[in-house]
Amino acid sequence: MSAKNLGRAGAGAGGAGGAGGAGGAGGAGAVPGSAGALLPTSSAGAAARLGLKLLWRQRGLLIATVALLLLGTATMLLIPPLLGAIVDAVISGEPFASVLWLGAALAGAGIVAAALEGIGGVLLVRCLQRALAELREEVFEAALALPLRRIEAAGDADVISRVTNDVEAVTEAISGVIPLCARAVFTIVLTLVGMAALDPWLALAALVAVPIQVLSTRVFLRRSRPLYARLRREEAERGREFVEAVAGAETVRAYGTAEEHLDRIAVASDRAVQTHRETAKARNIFIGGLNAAEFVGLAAVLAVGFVRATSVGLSVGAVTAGALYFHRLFNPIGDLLGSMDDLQRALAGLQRLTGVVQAGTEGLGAAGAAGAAGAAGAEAGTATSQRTPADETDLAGAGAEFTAAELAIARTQREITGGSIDILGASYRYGPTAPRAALRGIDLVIDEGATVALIGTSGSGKSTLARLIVGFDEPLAGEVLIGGVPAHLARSGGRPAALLVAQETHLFVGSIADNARIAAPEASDEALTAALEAVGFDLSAIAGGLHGSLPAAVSHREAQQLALARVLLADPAVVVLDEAGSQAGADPALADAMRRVSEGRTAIIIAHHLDQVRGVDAVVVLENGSIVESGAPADLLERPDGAFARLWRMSQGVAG
Ligand SMILES: Nc1ncnc2c1ncn2[C@@H]1O[C@H](COP(=O)(O)OP(=O)(O)OP(=O)(O)O)[C@@H](O)[C@H]1O
Repeated sequence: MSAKNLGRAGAGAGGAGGAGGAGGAGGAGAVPGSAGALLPTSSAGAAARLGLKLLWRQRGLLIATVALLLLGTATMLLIPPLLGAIVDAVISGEPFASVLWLGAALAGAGIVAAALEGIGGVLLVRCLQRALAELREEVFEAALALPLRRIEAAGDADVISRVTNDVEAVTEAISGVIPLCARAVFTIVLTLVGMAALDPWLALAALVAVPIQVLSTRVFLRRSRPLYARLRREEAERGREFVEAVAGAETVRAYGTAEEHLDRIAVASDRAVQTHRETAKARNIFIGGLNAAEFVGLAAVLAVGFVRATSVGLSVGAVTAGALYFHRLFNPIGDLLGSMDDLQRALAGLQRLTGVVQAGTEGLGAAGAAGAAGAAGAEAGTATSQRTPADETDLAGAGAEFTAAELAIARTQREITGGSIDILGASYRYGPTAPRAALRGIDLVIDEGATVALIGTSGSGKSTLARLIVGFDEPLAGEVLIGGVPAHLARSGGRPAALLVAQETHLFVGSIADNARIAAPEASDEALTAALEAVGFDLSAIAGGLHGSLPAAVSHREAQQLALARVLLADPAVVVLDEAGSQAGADPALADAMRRVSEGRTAIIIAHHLDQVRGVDAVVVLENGSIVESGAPADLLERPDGAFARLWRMSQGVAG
C-alpha cells in the first residue's frame, strides 16, 4: 500500500524541509473545560427532575408502596383514641370486659399497623434502590461519554469523588432518610386529621408550634445549603490533592516535594474541617429551635384541652388522646426536619451527579462526542455499549431503553466509508495557557491500508496527532477525517473506527479471556485464542490458560500482546501504535505482533526507534508541531540534509 498523497502540504512532491502547512491556526483558541475546571453541578430543579424521572420508571411499585404506608399510618392513628377510650372507660367504671376488648383492639391495631408499615418500608427501599441503580448507570455512562479532555481538565479525582462520595450520600439518603421522611409526612398529615376529628381546637393549638418550626427550618436551610455545597466541593478538592500526590508518587519522591504536597493536602483538609464545624453549629441551632417548638406546642394542646374539658365537657380521654396525638408528632417532625441535614447533603450529591449526566449529554450533543468515540477507542478495551442502534429511527423507537448520553452518542456517530485518513489543516493546543500549539496546520493524507511511521523528537507532537486520529480530541482548527467521517464520530461496524495501543495497557482484574473479550464481547473462546496466538501471547505459560487469572506481575510484553490481541478482535479500520513498539527493536516477538496487527488496516506507528520504520510505506517527521518532511523511507534517506536522514545517522551513531 502506498501513501502517495502523504504530507501533501509538508513535502509536496517529496520536498525536504517543508514547513508542513505551518500556516495553520497554530494559535487556536481556548479548549473548553480546560485548566483544572471541575465538572459542572446542576441546579436543584434539574437534580429533582432527574430523581423523579428515575422514580417514575418504578411507578407501579411506588404506588403500591405509598398505599401500604398510608394504610399503615392510618391504622396506627387508631391507637391514641383507643387509649383515650380506655381512660374514659376506666374513669366511668365500665366492666373489665369492655376495657379488655379495647385493649385487644389496641394491640390488634398496633400489630396490623406495624406489619403494613414494615412491608411498605421494605418495598419503598426496594423501589428507591432500583432508582439509585439506574442513577449509577446513567452517571457512569455519562462519565464514560465525557470528552477525555474534559475529564483530564477536571482531574480524575473529581469524577471519582462523584461516583463514590456523592453516590454514597445519595445512597444513605435513599436507604434511610427518604423512607423515614415518607413515613413522617404520612404520620404528620394523618395525625393532624385525627386531632381535628377529635376536637378542632386541639388541632389548632398544635399548630402553634408550626411558626417556630418553619422559622428554624428556613434559617437552617438558608445557612446549610451553601455550606453543604461548599463542603462537597472542598472534599472533592482534598481528594484531588491526595490522588494527585499518590498518582505522582515517583515524581514527588524524585523531586523531594512531599512536604509541599502534604502542605497542600493539609490546607485542603483544614478548609473542609472548618466547613464541617460550621455545618455542625447550624445543625445544633436548628435542633434547639425544634425542641422549643415541641415545648410550646404541647403546652398549648394541654392548656386548650383543659379549657375545652372545663368549658364544653370534652372528656379526659379525648384530651389524653389529643396530647398523645401531638406527642406522636414529635418523632416524625423531628425525623423530617432532622433529615433536612441528610437531604441537603444528598441533594448536593445528586446535583453533582446530575451535573455529570448533563455534561456527558451536552458535551456529546455539541461537538464533544470525542470522549465517546475516543474513550471507547482506547486500545479496543473500552468499546462502547453493544446496544448501538442502527439509525435514528431505531433510536426513536427504543428511546426509553437508552440514556440521554447514549442517545447523544449514537445520534452523532457515523459509519466510515473506508480506512483512509485525511488530516486537513489540523491544529491543537492544550488549553489557552499552553505556551505553544502542540500541532499547527497539519496536512496529511494517508491511503487506506498504508503503514506510516510518525517520528520526531520528544514534544514534537506525535502523541497529540495520535489522539486526534483516534478521536480522543478534536482539532481546534482544521479537520481529521477517517473514511470521510470526523475521527471522533467515526465508527466501523458499530465499533470505534480507530484504536490506540499505548505504552500503558489497562488490564482489568479477571481472566485472560475477560481482558481480551472486552474488545469483542461476542467473541468465542476459539477467536480469543486465535487472536492471542497471532500476537504471540503464550497461553501455555498461564496457569488455567485462556480462563486463568492474569498474573499479578504481568510482563510488559504480555500486557502489550494483550492490547494488540484486543485490536485484532475489535478489527478497527485504523490502528495507532503509540510506543507499543518502543521495545520492539529489542523484542522481535513484539515487532512481529505489531506487523500482524497492522496488516489489512491503516496503521500509524509512533516510532521511538528508527528500526521501527523498516518496512513502512511512509515516514512523517514532526518538529514543533509541524510536519517537516514526509515520504517513503528510502526516498528520504537519499536527501542527506533532510530531517529523516539526520535522525537516521544519529540513530546509527554516525556524526552529523
Ligand atoms: N496533557 C498535556 N497538557 C499540556 N501540554 C501537553 C500535554 N500533552 C502534551 N503537551 C505538550 O504538547 C506538545 C506535544 O506533545 P506530544 O506529547 O504530542 O509530543 P510527542 O512528540 O508525542 O512527545 P514524546 O515523544 O515525548 O511523547 C509538547 O509541547 C507537550 O509539552
